[in-house]
Amino acid sequence: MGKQLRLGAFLLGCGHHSAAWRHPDSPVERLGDITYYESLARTAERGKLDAVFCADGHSVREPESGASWFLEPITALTAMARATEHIGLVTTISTTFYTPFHAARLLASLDHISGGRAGWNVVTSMFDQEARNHGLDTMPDHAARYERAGEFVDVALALWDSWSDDAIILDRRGRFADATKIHRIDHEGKNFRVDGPLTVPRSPQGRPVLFQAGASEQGRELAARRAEAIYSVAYDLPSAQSYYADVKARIEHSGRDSSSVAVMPGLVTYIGSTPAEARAKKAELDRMLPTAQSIRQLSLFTGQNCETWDLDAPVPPLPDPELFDGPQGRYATILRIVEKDSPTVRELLGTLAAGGGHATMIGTPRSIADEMESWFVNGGADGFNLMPPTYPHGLEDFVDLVIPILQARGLFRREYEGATLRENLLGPETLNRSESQTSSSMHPKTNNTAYKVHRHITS
Ligand SMILES: Cc1cc2nc3c(=O)[nH]c(=O)nc-3n(CC(O)[C@H](O)[C@H](O)COP(=O)(O)O)c2cc1C
Repeated sequence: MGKQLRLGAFLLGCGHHSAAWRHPDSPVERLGDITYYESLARTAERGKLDAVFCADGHSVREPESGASWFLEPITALTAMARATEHIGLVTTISTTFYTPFHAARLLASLDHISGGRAGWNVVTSMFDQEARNHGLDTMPDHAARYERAGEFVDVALALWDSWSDDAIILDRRGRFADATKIHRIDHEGKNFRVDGPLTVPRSPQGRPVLFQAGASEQGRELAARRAEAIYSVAYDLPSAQSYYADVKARIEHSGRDSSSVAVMPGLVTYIGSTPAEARAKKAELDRMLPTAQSIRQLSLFTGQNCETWDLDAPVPPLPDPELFDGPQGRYATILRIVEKDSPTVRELLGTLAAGGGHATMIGTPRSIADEMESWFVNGGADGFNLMPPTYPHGLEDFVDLVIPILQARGLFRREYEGATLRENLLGPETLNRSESQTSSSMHPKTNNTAYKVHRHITS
């Protein structure tokens, strides 16, 4: 069996198209109902996906346009753990708003509860509105956020290693645990002071699987040093290839094996029995967008007055990026979408409203499997973070129609290979890390870090 795709489902409200909740069939009334998320996780598990993934944010934005957030993700994933048996459960935790002790404890608990299926999407958060819910006036600047994130992850890793694999004895004559196998970490750094050990004994994976999704220089460096899987953003294959090559080179440069880190770009799919049916699914959602608001946003993103544009005519020619002084990343994405797809204005708004610059594949199950395969074999992706425009239907279509084609081509598993998320995502030969392995393979530069990490034995 050759190399296989890694696939996760990015769970988000009624789907990734921002108008999905307005569709007459949408599950919008169930956003606070845990059985909704449990059934999505079961559908993803029926498709043998590696994981379900929950994003997270700490502020309410534009409540009239849809729910920003609803259930707290670790709480929801804990329920999903009880409703499933094999699938990984990846939560987002912000290194800006949590402390490493809290985060390590929550994740170790999720790993115990799920029998070794927990993952952590390490993010630094973005918005001042979020900062203002946590005692800050504004977000710390980008460099400070990433400096804290790097130290935060190192402390969490040390806390997970503070109990050896064989620390628990459970001898009813009077020895619950072997104190010589439970270590303080005595961390003193710029951002954190943590004695340890963790209050949660070592979990099935030892360390939950680390995911990272930062696109900046510092984000890529953190991913290169620590991530076991990376959520990336690319609209087309050339930009996916350029990100993939860059981040794999950085991983090698930091002394790790880049083939053991899965790069998973986001993927929005519209699936129909004919190309026309697939396009009609997108058009139906695009028509539900509140156009006045989306056009105002597009004017900001392009530096043009878009109010006079005909919604159903092709997007007019746009100026070169050098002549645009707004946010460059978003503008570059718009130029790529226009160049690749020649959309109408309404179609462009719809593409931006679903995933906003993530790969968008519209077609039959076969044509979508072909495109995915082409990204996979041409160095654009090791797998995908699926972002169905609608839940549950978009995920059901993918699982029922696209997965069997990928399986028939030998590109995707028919059964889970291992018991833990790490074994399934990174290969059954991947061991769940124990302390002795971490000192050489995961901490090549431990002694050079800027802060002190001592190990003491509690007695
Ligand atoms: C697929 C994906 C999911 C993300 N999920 C979150 C999230 O849930 N919460 C968050 O604050 N940031 C999220 N981000 C953003 C970041 O991981 C990162 O913090 C942000 O992009 C700023 O870092 P950068 O400047 O390195 O890009 C996500 C990004 C991607 C690509």
